[in-house]
Amino acid sequence: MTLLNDLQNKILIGDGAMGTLLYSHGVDRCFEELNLSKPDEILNVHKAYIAAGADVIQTNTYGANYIKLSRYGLEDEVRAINRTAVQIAKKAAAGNDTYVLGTIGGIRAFKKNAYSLEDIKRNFREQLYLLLSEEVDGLLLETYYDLEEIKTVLEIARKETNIPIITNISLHEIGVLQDGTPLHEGLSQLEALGADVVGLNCRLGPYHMLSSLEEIPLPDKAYLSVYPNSSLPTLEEGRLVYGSGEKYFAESALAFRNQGARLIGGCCGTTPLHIEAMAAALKGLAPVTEKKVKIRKEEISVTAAAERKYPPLQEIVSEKRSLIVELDPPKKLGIDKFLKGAKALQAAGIDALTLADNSLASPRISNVAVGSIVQQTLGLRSLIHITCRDRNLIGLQSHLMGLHTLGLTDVLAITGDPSKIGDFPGATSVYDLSSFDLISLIKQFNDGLSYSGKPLGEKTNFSVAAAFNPNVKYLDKAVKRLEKKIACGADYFISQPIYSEKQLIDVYEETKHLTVPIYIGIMPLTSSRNAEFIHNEIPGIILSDSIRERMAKAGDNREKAYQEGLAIAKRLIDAAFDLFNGIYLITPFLNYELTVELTNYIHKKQTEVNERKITHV
Ligand SMILES: Cc1cc2nc3c(=O)[nH]c(=O)nc-3n(C[C@H](O)[C@H](O)[C@H](O)COP(=O)(O)OP(=O)(O)OC[C@H]3O[C@@H](n4cnc5c(N)ncnc54)[C@H](O)[C@@H]3O)c2cc1C
Ligand code: MET
Ligand SMILES: [Zn+2]
Repeated sequence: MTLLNDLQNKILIGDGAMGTLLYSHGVDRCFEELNLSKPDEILNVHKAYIAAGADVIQTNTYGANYIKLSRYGLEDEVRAINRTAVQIAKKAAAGNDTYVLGTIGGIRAFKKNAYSLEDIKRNFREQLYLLLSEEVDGLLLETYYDLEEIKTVLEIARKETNIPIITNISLHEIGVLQDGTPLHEGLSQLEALGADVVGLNCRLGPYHMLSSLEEIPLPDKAYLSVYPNSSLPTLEEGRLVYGSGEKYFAESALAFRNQGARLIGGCCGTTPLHIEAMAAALKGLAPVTEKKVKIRKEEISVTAAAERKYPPLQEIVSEKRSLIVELDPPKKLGIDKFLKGAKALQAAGIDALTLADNSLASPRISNVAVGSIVQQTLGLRSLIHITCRDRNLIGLQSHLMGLHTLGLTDVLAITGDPSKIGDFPGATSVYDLSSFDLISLIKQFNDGLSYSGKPLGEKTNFSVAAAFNPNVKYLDKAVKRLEKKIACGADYFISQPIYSEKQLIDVYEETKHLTVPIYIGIMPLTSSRNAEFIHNEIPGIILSDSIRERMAKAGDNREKAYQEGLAIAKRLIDAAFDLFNGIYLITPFLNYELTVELTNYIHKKQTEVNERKITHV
């Protein structure tokens, strides 16, 4: 008999978890390495599943590939670990009519960009070759969150072998894959690429998997498989623990059978006891050949975006002079001085106040809190910076929903300074998303969809700025990043401060082909020490000798330094004026008098230009 012949008219029982079972025995290291150092322990797990009633077991090779083993310094052992794994599983299966599947686990979790398809293909081919050369009875590709990844590796495997291939994907939520593809579409695509068995494993327990299977028809050619976790996990004293509930698991197995599943096993948290209970419940039952598919209730339709309170800055700056000013939330509690500054800048006539997100990776009062106060109480538009450093994918999405709810529709999407440079160098820098990903995510919110493609119920109406750092060795490379950011959906750019007239011209020349506008950064210097700090310690920024000399001459005289800083900034504004409509002033250390004065200067200059135009007419 072969596995596929058996599946034609039988339900086959799979095995349960390997990893979490070993973990519950106290193993807290690379599970696959045990094939070499403790083969008997692995043999005993296989034997326990066979004794429990498993018709199909899987090799202990879930993470036995170059990418995953190299995390343990075991990349040179790929060959030995895979070959031994098959030998151990075959030894356990001998004389038992048990099929041995060679397992290859997915690499990408939700971070699509973490591994290129080329890396994944290379990694997969090596493991595939080893498992095939040991003559497994079938392949089990399991725990794939990324549809693109599993389709890619399935195509490789299908070309290489005729043995049965089982493809199990892991769901994002009921009936939906991570990229928003409905489950039935995902499974059909796998079937079309030649998978013999298609189904689900891991991440979710019986409840979610059953609800998902209820929505999918029986595949035309392939069979259905399901390997749920025993439950959702909880954390107990730092360890992930799954619920037991063998009886519940066995009842669920009956329901899976009614939904057409023919290969039923268990994933994380399951034990030989789960498999035993399930095998007993399914004993003597034939697979179903017909089913009624549950039609999913229509998702709540996505309503159009609410009216924006302010026109998007990219529209304003494309047409005329526009001025935005950064005034960072205070590092200490109390916002009196901050609010005074915001009011003064509003009175001076700016288009938006930009608020950094814990700039230089040091905690400040939340920019959402102060930005919301500014926008709601003063009626001044707040532009909220969002870094990828402080929030994971959950936090970022919640943050965006919160901003939308508060009517804060102007955002700047940035990677963020690394926490290493801030007040808490040991703090985690999350970076679940890159700035490119964050821009795309916000634009996806504007389409009414979350990261996974799940409808948000409403469309957001964010206008998305991206950062431009021209203070780099190769400006052309920085411009390439801008092009990529535009492709992701950036509406306009805001630049780091520029300190030389020549640089302004270079930047203009290198960026004039871009399809979105730029706000050019100008930050007044406050003292010679400030100038020396910026010149010597901020990577990429080079102040000219003459600027440093002018600031040095002012010495410790605060008033003189203030005036010099202003004069230098005005020179830069003069240089930027005809090249760029957008000017972004950065207020140093809450010294808003400086940016108020520069705002007045810009308005005066603009009025003169306008008057001159009128005279010419
Ligand atoms: C207008 C503006 C506002 C900012 N506000 C904040 C803030 O509120 N909070 C905060 O923490 N930080 C802030 N920053 C700093 C910013 O997050 C970091 O400087 C970041 O490294 C550069 O901007 P980004 O996030 O868009 O980087 P990205 O373009 O996403 O670049 C990320 C990383 O890629 C690398 N890189 C980028 N360009 C190049 C290049 N040309 N060549 C080689 N490598 C490159 C760098 O390592 C860089 O850090 C701001 C920067 C700007 C310009
Ligand atoms: N089947 C493998 C195991 O049980 C993979 C589980 S999903 C992380 O260890
Ligand atoms: Zn699992």
